[in-house]
Amino acid sequence: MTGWTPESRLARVDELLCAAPVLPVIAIERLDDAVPLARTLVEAGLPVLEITLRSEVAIAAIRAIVRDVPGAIVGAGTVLDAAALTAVAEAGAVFAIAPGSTEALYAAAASAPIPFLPAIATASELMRGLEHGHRRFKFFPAESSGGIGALKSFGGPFADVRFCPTGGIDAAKAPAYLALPNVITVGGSWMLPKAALDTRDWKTIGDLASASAILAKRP
Ligand SMILES: O=C[C@H](O)COP(=O)(O)O
Ligand SMILES: CC(=O)C(=O)O
Repeated sequence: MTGWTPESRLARVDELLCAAPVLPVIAIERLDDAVPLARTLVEAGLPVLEITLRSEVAIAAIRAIVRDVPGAIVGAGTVLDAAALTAVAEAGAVFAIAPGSTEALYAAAASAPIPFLPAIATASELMRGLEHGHRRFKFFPAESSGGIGALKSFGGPFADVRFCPTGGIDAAKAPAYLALPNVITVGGSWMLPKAALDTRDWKTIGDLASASAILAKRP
């Protein structure tokens, strides 16, 4: 599908992000890790994945997960420009996320085949997104941009906007975010410790992911 209306994009983003309370933000360094890592997260109850374009194998990793991991809802992160948006859609990602947004990305998103979730950190950035018809945003970097307090404040003037806060959140902090009425899901990498990734310790990652998957959206 191309040519999003604000309503059709909002409905699709909600459908994708509501599928799990936590969105793992993943940087894959070795292509061979992509499928077992994604399978571990999906089996642990975290089917919605953000594969960031932070390594040379990221696009190939998206392709491999889409092809080989049933049940994975594969999104792409660190989508910084229109070319990257096209590339991740062609690789099979079903949504795209950025750590911010630009006029060029908003223009590309209007006709992209997959929905785009821009990020904001301030009220002015949010208002620019609203002008482009967006009502769902990543809030990044969440903890260092005001965290829970900022999201509560955004809820006043921007009551119909919903967020995926990401950045500096961990298992201890996530429940307070998820308890906010304007939070759909929480993004983060806390279930992917570097030591476990380096040693392909899928058991540790699976246990951390399972603990994240049962965090309730509401208290
Ligand atoms: O850049 C964003 C991160 O990859 C996700 O945030 P985090 O690592 O602080 O959880
Ligand atoms: C952090 C983030 O949202 C990204 O890299 O896309």
